[in-house]
Amino acid sequence: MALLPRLPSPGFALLALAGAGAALTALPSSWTLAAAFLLIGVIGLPHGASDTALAAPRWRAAFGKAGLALFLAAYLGAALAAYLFWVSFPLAGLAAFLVLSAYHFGHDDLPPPLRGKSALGSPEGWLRGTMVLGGPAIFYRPEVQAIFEALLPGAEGEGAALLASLLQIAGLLALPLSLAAAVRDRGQRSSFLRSVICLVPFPPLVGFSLYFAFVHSLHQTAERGTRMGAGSLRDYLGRCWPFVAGGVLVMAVVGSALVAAPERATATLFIGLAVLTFPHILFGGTPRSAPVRKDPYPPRTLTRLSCETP
Ligand SMILES: CC1=C(/C=C/C(C)=C/C=C/C(C)=C/C=O)C(C)(C)CCC1
Repeated sequence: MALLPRLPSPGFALLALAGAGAALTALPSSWTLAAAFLLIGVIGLPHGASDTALAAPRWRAAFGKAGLALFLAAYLGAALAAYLFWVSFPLAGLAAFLVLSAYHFGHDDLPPPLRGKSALGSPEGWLRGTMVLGGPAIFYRPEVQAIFEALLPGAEGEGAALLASLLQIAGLLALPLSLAAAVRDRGQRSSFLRSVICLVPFPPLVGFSLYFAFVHSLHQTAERGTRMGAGSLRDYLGRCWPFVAGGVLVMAVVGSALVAAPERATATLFIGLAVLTFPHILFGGTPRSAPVRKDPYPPRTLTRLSCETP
């Protein structure tokens, strides 16, 4: 049974994303920010909540009874380290976050055979991730720079223009190259088209939150559910409920920080995301060695999964 409902057709998904992008862009900016927060939090949260359920068996196998406690300590320690690094070295922290995120999105969005076997991933994965992060800067370079300036206090803000330009160049190079890869390889096509329709035409916050919710997170929730052997979304959420609950708590904290200091909203949203996602990228990533199907992304489905239940 599919974990998430199937869509009528791939074309429907593209139209729905384009419609949602246009609607969110037309909203007043505080509403766009609230929508981005909800999309990232509500639809994005469940995919990260399974990090522990997926990793704990490996940690238990390696460290016995202490495995779960060690995993949680490492996970929270990584979140704290990400926060401390970001506040001490904001520019280096942001640059590192962008590189790690390119790795994470690019590899997790591709069919498993294209993810590479080594920890460094594959050229296809890096190309796709570079397209995901560089895409918004192609037409919205000033907006991307403004977001970076909001993330970088004081003198570090001067690095925002350089980072935005580098992302724009990276996007301009990666878009045609990933298009060529998607034309060559049918398995990459639908996630490529969905990513482009979100990330290239719409302003960065709208595009990124749509991509993050409806391309990256939904697909990862479905893939992870299958790896865990969950039969339905309810079953999946039930197996990771303490972490869903923890995530809701973090959302409540970030949400109240957004309301209390709306002028710092973008910084709060992205710094919160960076702190949460560093351990997710480090410890929650999809194991490269998991068994896979031959044709993991049949074109008519959003949720047919890319791996067999182990
Ligand atoms: C700040 C910023 C961007 C980057 C966001 C990133 C890098 C988010 C990463 C989230 C992760 C890794 C979540 C994992 O589950 C964009 C999109 C370039 C647009 C401009 C502003």
